[in-house]
Amino acid sequence: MGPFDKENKELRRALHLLTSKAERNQSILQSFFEMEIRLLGCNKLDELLDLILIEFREYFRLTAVNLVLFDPENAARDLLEDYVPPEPGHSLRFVNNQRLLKSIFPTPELRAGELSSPLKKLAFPSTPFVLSSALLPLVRQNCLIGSLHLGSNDPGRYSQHLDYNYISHMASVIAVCIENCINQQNLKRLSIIDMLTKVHNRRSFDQEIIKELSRSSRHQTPLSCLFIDLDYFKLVNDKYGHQIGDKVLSSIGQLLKKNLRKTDLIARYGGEEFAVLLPNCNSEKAIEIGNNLRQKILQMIIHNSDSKPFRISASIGITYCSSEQLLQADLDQVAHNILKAADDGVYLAKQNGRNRVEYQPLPDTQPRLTESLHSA
Ligand SMILES: Nc1nc2c(ncn2[C@@H]2O[C@H](COP(=O)(O)OP(=O)(O)OP(=O)(O)O)[C@@H](O)[C@H]2O)c(=O)[nH]1
Repeated sequence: MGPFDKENKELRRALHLLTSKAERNQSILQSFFEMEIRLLGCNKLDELLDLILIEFREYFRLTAVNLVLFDPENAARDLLEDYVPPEPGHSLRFVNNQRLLKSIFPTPELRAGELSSPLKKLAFPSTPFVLSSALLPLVRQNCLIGSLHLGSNDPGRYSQHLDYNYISHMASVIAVCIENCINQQNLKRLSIIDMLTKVHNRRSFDQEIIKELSRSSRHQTPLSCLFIDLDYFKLVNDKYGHQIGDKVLSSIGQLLKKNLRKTDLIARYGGEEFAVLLPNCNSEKAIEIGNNLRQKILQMIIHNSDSKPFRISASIGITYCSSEQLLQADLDQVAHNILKAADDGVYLAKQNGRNRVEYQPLPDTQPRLTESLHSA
């Protein structure tokens, strides 16, 4: 074997190594690129979080993925009411101030490598098997909006001596995506949700009732409607002040959400009046639900500004629309009749002494129920 043969053999080996490395880099780059497209394709915060907290783990072969979000006004938490993260309270945490973020990032720069024990507790509070990690600051407009922690049980996976341009780039994309999802969803939410009570506003209810009626008509299912009007609410404002009045309204919103199904539509229909649509619910069940809510409201203890407890009651009007009544009916007219009948029910309940439930049939459709349905 001549000297050229030997040199060529070495060159070929070096070339093979370089080609393999280039191919590996290309494949890593491709996987980042594909993930970036998926991140940018997320329209909703819960989808985005599932992608980051669940899919990242498998896709990038990680031991743990933790995310901390700076959420001083509960904007993200409000949007994620029903979201359950993979490890509640650990994989996803919300902070109201910058303390935790500043402890992790004295300067807002990526930190890679082995973690000190205190830093590990901050970044991965529930995963002891992380031996190396990349901690990514999520920055928007010079503000730390969060922190993403990628952890591996391989001590050599992340090192402070390696270059992490791609991961840093992905962190920027994630920060933009999180901010976009929150802003877009919040904008939509602002237009349909009453901010004091966190239930739908009247405009949204008026739109949704038509959709719900058309759904019930298609599926041939009945539908009930409740109007809930707080009793002597003016007195609450006069006696305890407007702020306590607001607190009562907000607590009623929470109470309704807690005690009704996810599929029920709850709205603040007027100042101290709430409307509830109960899809696929007959009149007997609606009356039972109405009485249950009336009792729950009566049992609710509210504290005034001197921490003195007081209670409030509600008058509830109920109406019901059978699937037959929906057949070939003008839905706008049915909606109008439903709202009117439920409102008449409230009027009757007020007339009959308040803290009552009264049923009112839809006009010209059902025999009027004269019996009072109040139960103390
Ligand atoms: N704190 C607070 N009060 C409100 C809000 N919207 C309406 N109100 C008050 O709700 C009260 C409603 O009073 P009324 O319509 O007289 O009814 P009521 O005192 O509940 O009496 P009845 O319905 O007859 O039992 C008024 O004092 C309004 O100012 C609100 O957003 N916050």
